[in-house]
Amino acid sequence: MTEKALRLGTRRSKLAMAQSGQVAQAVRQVTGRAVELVEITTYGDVSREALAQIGGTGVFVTALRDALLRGEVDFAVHSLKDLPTTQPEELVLAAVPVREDPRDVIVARDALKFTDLPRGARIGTGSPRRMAQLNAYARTHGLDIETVPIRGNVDTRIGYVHAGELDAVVLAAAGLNRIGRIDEVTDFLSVDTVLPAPGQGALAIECRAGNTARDAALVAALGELDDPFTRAAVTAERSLLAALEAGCSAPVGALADLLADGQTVKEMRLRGVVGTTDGTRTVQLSTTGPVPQTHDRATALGRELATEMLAQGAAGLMGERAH
Ligand SMILES: NCc1[nH]cc(CCC(=O)O)c1CC(=O)O
Repeated sequence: MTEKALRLGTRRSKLAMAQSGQVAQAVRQVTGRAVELVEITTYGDVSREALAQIGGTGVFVTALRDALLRGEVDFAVHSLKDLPTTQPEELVLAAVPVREDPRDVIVARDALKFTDLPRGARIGTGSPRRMAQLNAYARTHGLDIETVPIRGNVDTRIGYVHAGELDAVVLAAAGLNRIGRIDEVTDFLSVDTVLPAPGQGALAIECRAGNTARDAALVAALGELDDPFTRAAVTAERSLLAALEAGCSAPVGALADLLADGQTVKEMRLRGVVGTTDGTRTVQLSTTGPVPQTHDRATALGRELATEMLAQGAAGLMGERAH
């Protein structure tokens, strides 16, 4: 008997289709099986206004997860940074593939770099995390910029710059890479200036936990695409976010990376930041330890840093909690 094609549930957006398409190709390679994309349309895809009302990007994740639980699709691909830190027990992150460039970037008019933006420049971002860190940098380095809240997909956001409405917009390098628009970046922001969102640049491949033999076989097969270092890093970053009791729209940046001595990986460093969106107050800390070899160790690393950040007043800088 020939096996049926694996069904990959995906949103219809350009970014979702691009990353699902790339993962589908990798899954065909490791499993030797056919993979078909099944488009899941949500209310949030149809109406932009509806999106804010029905609770932000979490609705997309929920729609894909519902399709998984109903057995309509076999697996789904999410941007890890959009995934809530709570994991439904019927589902499992079967793989976290190698992370792409985690940095934020700007797309500015006239090929401008961030630090060359003129006085009064208007820089668009809907992210409290990006606002907080850009404004903090501007304050301490004598830059005079105004962060302007914007919404919309990548095309819409870059459109504000081409239309002359904004001097620059901030986006994630990984998203632009995946949709083939990385050439439009005018400046890659150092992570010393702007720490990315927890999980930024990484994907999560989610499927049903192995309650049936078929599901268990799929969990194992998708596991081939897992990168243990990326998984340890994003587990620590997301644990930090969870321990701060912050959601994906909170002004929290986090990045775990490996410190190497030549070719030998020595330790993992985890950096975290929380700040008010006006950039007046930030708590930024870092910790370094052995590369966590288990999920529990990676989780502990994030929790420990969060405890230190909370002791320095991080909770007071986060404003309203996102749930
Ligand atoms: N919040 C939207 C979002 N979710 C995932 C990405 C792409 C980057 C990634 O996968 O980490 C983006 C776009 C952006 O922030 O520019």
